Amino acid sequence: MTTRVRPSTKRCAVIGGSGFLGRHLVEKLLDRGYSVSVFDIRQSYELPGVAFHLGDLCDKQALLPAMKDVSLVFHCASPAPASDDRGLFERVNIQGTRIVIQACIEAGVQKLVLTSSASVVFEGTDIKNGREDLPYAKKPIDYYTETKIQQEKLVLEACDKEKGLLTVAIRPHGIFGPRDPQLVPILVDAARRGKMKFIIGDGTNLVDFTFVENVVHGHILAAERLRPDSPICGKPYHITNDEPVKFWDFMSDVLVGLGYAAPRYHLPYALVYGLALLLWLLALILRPLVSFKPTFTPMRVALAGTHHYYNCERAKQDLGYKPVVSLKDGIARTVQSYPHLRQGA
Ligand SMILES: NC(=O)C1=CN([C@@H]2O[C@H](COP(=O)(O)OP(=O)(O)OC[C@H]3O[C@@H](n4cnc5c(N)ncnc54)[C@H](O)[C@@H]3O)[C@@H](O)[C@H]2O)C=CC1
Ligand SMILES: CC(C)=CCC[C@@H](C)[C@H]1CC[C@H]2C3=C(CC[C@]12C)[C@@]1(C)CCC(=O)C[C@@H]1CC3
Repeated sequence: MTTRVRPSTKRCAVIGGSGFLGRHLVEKLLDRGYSVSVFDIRQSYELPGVAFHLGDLCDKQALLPAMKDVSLVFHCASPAPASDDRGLFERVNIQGTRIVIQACIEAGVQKLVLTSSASVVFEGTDIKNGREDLPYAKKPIDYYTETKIQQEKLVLEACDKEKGLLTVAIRPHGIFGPRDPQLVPILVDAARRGKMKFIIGDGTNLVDFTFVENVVHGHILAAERLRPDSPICGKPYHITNDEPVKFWDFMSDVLVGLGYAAPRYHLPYALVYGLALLLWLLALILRPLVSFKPTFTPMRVALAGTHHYYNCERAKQDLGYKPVVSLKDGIARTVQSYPHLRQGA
């Protein structure tokens, strides 16, 4: 008779664990007594108690050793939204996620928690207090969003109590915090090049920005509540700071905190969007001859000039979620963590 050894419930793997969110997740999991394997195409740090497995998640044979004796997998790997490479997004977010699911089933993993995105319902127009039952975007604003939609569908459809794999998707929005490679560095770069003088639109549009530790908290709650009899199986959950803020107030707080001037002059939304569209088309046409990446893309202009904030009541009810760090404290901790990006540094 063969006895199947049940993997320890405190052993988990984080795919994308070298990234911004992934590393914060790994640190919190260690704090909570989990032992952690990281799977990533790169190793960005070392930590006692963390086993790194380097490889591409599209390669099942490379993935399987990272899932050995693991009961819980977090999948938070994705190419960066700015890469704008359709082939790469399709390969990693869609085909790669299929492979992650197959590997989980083969390795006997019981729970898979996906980092999805609240943007899966965003089409570039206002979303106010959006709930999880909003339909997926029919016209996603970019390839990143298009493939995040397919990825989420794949993971949620893979939830199968009979086969023994339970899945759930966390949809964060506007993650920020120490070590974020995108939001603050892009913003500071724009400020240093004199491009942060303008407010797109009237500046009153509300947006969710979510401190990274709240996102981590949502992931861990979901993982720990994911059981065959729980209502969360196969569902998506918005995780935000639950404090929608004016997009341009948030930008100003970060910029002023780092010693830069806040944007002051208003530009009409339609004009900037039209210009961004023209630039994007120009970049596409000229791609064979010259390569240039405009700072303001149609996607960024849409994010900067519309309302997009989400309701996280479902996470509160089903997961017992409540943000653990307020927006004010999150901004202060973020600003402090970037001394090298301060004005004059
Ligand atoms: N940063 C944000 O504001 C938001 C992020 N998300 C999602 O959160 C997740 C984590 O995002 P971040 O930490 O911001 O990104 P990140 O770029 O810092 O981390 C992603 C990690 O995935 C790894 N990776 C990429 N392709 C891989 C592959 N083929 N095989 C193995 N590893 C691979 C990268 O090396 C990187 O370490 C992503 O799924 C993203 O879509 C969702 C909503 C908002
Ligand atoms: C809420 C949310 C999803 C935020 C995360 C995305 C951010 C990384 C970008 C979204 C809008 C971007 C943006 C700029 C910088 C990066 C973002 C904050 C600019 C301020 C860059 C300089 C400009 O010319 C205007 C851009 C507006 C939008």
